[in-house]
Amino acid sequence: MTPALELKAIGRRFVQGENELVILDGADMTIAAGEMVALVAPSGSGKSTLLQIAGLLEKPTSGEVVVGERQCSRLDDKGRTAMRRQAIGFVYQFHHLLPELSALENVMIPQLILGRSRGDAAKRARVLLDHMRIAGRADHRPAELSGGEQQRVAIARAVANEPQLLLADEPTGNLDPSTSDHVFDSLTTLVRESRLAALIATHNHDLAARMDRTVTLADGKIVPKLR
Ligand SMILES: Nc1ncnc2c1ncn2[C@@H]1O[C@H](COP(=O)(O)OP(=O)(O)OP(=O)(O)O)[C@@H](O)[C@H]1O
Repeated sequence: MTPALELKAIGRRFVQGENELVILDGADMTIAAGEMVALVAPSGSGKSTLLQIAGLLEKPTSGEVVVGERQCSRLDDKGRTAMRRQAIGFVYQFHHLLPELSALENVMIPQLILGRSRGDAAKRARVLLDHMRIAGRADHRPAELSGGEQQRVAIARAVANEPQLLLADEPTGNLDPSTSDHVFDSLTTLVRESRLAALIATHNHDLAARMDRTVTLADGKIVPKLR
């Protein structure tokens, strides 16, 4: 079966004045379809950089990114954007929902961008909000929702276009422990039921333990982390 994501010898360097900062240095990883992988690594080790590269938001200095069957390294900006919209969902620590739209509309937006009809987009948005246990708040705007509810909507939005890969950077890092636990539970159930592959950066070892395996970053490389 084709992996959902392959990172091949990814390098990422930043030039700062006369110094070169090597953040990723030959990072390799394969995530199988339907597999959930936790990324647990110290602050500043390059987790966000890795997720940005895997999500085609940033280009590596060297190496290749393959999403599904698509070799993405040679895609131009238009091709990368199209690939991101179709195949990849993102969840960040902060929800980034559009404030003037309702929860339902926020989950509809990525689908409308891909050309789905309003009716179909609304139908799928309701199903996803129901999965995320927030169907009753569909008509509320983000400011009228709690932090946990906002993240539930953000997760529903991330999977609205049926991506094959979900990338999440501390998706519950901004929530209190109990809310984080519940939101993560819904996220995990949704990912499993959708047979989505996921790479989730977290500092929370309990949450990491619920995933299939954990990796970390050491000297710019991805290595397995024992639990
Ligand atoms: N555009 C950039 N220019 C220069 N340095 C950068 C840039 N982006 C990231 N870095 C540096 O790369 C390193 C890794 O950053 P990154 O945000 O990937 O770490 P992280 O593991 O996600 O950290 P945290 O857990 O604190 O979010 C840091 O030292 C950061 O300062």
